[in-house]
Amino acid sequence: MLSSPPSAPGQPHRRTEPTPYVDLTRAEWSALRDKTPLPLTAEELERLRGLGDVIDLDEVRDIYLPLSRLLNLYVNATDDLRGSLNTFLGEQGTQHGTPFVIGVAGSVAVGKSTVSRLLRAMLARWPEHPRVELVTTDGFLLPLKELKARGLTSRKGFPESYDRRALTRFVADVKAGKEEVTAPVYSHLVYDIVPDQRLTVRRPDILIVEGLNVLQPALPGKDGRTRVGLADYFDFSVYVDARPEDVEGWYLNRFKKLRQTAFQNPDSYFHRHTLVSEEEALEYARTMWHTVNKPNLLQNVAPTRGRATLVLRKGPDHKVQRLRLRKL
Ligand SMILES: Nc1ncnc2c1ncn2[C@@H]1O[C@H](COP(=O)(O)OP(=O)(O)OP(=O)(O)O)[C@@H](O)[C@H]1O
Ligand SMILES: CC(C)(CO)[C@@H](O)C(=O)NCCC(=O)O
Repeated sequence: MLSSPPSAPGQPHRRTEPTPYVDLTRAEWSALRDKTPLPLTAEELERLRGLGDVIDLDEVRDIYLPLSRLLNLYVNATDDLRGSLNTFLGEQGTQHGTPFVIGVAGSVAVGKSTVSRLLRAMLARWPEHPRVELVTTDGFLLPLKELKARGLTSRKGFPESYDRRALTRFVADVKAGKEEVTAPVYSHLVYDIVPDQRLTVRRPDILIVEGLNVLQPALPGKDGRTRVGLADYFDFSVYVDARPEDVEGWYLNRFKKLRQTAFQNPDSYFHRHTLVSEEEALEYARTMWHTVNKPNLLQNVAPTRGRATLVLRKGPDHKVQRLRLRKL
């Protein structure tokens, strides 16, 4: 279903009738970097590499540099619009702006965290918005104890495994312009919420909210009425897209790497996978992919792709091949 949507981004046969999107090939998009007034210096590229991610530097220049420019244009245009709104509202006008909120959605292991960390570093280079914060929806997963009590341990990442109300409230509070908003913290090491720890967001210029579920609509309330969802507070959203077969490969590769690094820690929830053969450990990871993460991708995550402002479609090597941007 993901490989051939009715009008996938940048399909070779361009449709003649108009669609609500602009489809661009990698080459068309990367040519836009010449219009980006803030090119990266060699030193900055080195610093981005220092984030610890295995990002190809051509990818940073060709894809993420134009993307940071596009987002910069959106932030500036939103500021202008806010000025007009304040003029319209007169004395009722808001004093200050609220953070510009960007949602980053996509499958487990598609590279959301990597894209988000990179965007955070690149957006912070623009003088208009140096303060960029990043929050993942992992912090809003229900604690393991609660997941167990609700019979949801093998539904981690599915919509019902999150405290969606708290997540929406968090984004609403940021968008309301509250001075200080806090979120719970999740630890991949212990595979659970860390008690008594909170992450604090203090009116950044930009907030990036990253998670599988950020574009999912809110569940109807008990009275059956539609409610406001967190995506209703986004100023821009990115869906990171790839073939499920490729994402499975990335998931397994990451598991292999983690087995040699983070899982070695005896406190790691997954430490037991370092005590068996690699093949046996990978068998477990394959089962997790096929019984949890892939069904979640197909049932809950992929259907939200059409709601994104921008779709980045990756090829098997993680390189973005096509892009689809919503028209205004
Ligand atoms: N641009 C890239 N180039 C090469 N490897 C990448 C790239 N982006 C991500 N990866 C690799 O793919 C794997 C998944 O990436 P990442 O952890 O960012 O995914 P995620 O979508 O945030 O996953 P999760 O939802 O499980 O947190 C990692 O092993 C990461 O190193
Ligand atoms: C925490 C989530 C849900 C999302 O990041 C994911 O990493 C996860 O734990 N999924 C559950 C199945 C698995 O361990 O892959």
